[in-house]
Amino acid sequence: MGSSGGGLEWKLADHPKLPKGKTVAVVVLDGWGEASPNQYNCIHVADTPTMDSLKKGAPERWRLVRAHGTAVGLPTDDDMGNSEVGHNALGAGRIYAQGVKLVDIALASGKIYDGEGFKYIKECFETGTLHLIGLLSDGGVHSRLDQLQLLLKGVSEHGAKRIRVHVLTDGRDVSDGTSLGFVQTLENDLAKLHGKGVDAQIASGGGRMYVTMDRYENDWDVVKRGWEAHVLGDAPYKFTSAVEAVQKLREETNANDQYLPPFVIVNGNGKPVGQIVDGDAVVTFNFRADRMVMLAKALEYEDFDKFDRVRFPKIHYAGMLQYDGELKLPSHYLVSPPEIERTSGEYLVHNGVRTFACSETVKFGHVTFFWNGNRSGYFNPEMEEYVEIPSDSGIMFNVQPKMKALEIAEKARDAILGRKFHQVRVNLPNGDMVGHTGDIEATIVACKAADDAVKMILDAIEQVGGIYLVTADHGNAEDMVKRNKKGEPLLDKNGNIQILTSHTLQPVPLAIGGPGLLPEVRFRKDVPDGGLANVAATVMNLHGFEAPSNYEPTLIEVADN
Ligand SMILES: O=C(O)[C@@H](CO)OP(=O)(O)O
Ligand SMILES: [Mn+2]
Ligand SMILES: [Mn+2]
Repeated sequence: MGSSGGGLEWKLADHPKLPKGKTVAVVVLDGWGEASPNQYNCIHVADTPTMDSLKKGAPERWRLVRAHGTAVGLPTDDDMGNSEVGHNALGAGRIYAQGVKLVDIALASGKIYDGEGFKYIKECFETGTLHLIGLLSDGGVHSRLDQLQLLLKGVSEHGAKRIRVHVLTDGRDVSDGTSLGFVQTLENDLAKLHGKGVDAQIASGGGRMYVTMDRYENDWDVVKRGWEAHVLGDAPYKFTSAVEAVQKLREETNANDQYLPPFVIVNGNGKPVGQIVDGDAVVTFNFRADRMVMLAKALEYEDFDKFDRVRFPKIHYAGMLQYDGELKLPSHYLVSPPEIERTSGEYLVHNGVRTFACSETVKFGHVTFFWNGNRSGYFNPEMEEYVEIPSDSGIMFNVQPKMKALEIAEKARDAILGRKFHQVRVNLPNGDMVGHTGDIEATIVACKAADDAVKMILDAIEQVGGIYLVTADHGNAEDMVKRNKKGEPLLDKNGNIQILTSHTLQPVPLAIGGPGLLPEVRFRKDVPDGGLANVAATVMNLHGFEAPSNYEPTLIEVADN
């Protein structure tokens, strides 16, 4: 099984009607959902002629697909979509119970405490401190507060006597300003543990976009700031309580939850209350991989040159999950990740489909690592080329809302016109990354930039007689305001709208076309609930293959007329 399997078991059946050898562009607009047109729908407000024409021009070749909740393996249909589960579904063609759900199950059954990972960290409980590091919110994208609460209860019942929590404030998957409440809740919980004889406190923290949770090596300084605060107990801001830290830093530095500077909690003598030292145990409690991999490397790798760690404590470290299936990182983990295997990318390279994938750094792993089932690297470097355009770093994306959309499109165009690849796959980040800033004006600019990029790619497909498939991984830019149950915008106490920085529950568009697509090809009518997991089989068809029988069904048919 896995990548080692060769020969017949990877051979896909020929599609009875669709030809092979066409160039297929697979375009994923990040954070681009479909919602009713109004002033908070930045996609609607923006000038997006290309995406509009896909919708208007070909009713049998444009549809919506589900991109949230159970359609992508999340616990409930109240869970918004996200890039990890969205790209996993797009690439794997099947719906896997995702990390968040597996952690829910392991905590509910108590099995989490029977596993190898927990036994490993437990070895430190007698003499060391247990450190928990992760995103503090109930967003459910990277972590969930109720899981942290259950874990705290569980570890203390299983013998942890000294616990330190290092919190990354959110404001991205949840509203800005909510971090204070999450920190208060956590402090109350920790105080209750005190009553049970467990010495438990928050020890350090910072905003998720500025401290610790960088991804795809965009900016190691982010992780360095986290290392200094969590491990070394060193940060520019010191407070005696985390509630005070969040309150004061928001007021005094004007930073929002996502970008709070790093802080350390100190005792009355100014000494940090929770440095990480030899003999301690560390758990990173995020279930989602991308924004924990860099910290995991810093915590686990003996040889490490990304920044000066100053000290490299001998600890027992476990991830909530194993974050990278290829690197086997971290080597210890509390819950086994979903076993996403035999993804469409792996099948296609075994069947002679040459693949090019590209995005800019902040989304690069989405069309490679997530697409391939949380596996880094190539399946076959001779058949694949992955190109990363360096993202801007050290700025908020509303400052440069066009991001690298044009550069990504140019790379895709060149790959298409070069005719070396059968599949050219990109992620266009704008709608999502700028949508997360909550800046409506900038998000409108972002949506136009993404639309321009789609146009460039579609023009190239036109030139080579190819096929395109355009879709998105989840919603974001199509709704920038929080709403009540009736769908009306919510106002704050000053009468201003409450900005929605997070993803949404909206479906996403799926469009196919191009001169290489037989005129008889259209969307089937019998898969009305189709979701992102149906896209892989669809793409395999566009390459002239039948999908494996265990894949979610294709969304297209060839009409006989
Ligand atoms: O930025 C991120 O980490 C998430 C939101 O938490 O967004 P996406 O799933 O689109 O990557
Ligand atoms: Mn996304
Ligand atoms: Mn996002």
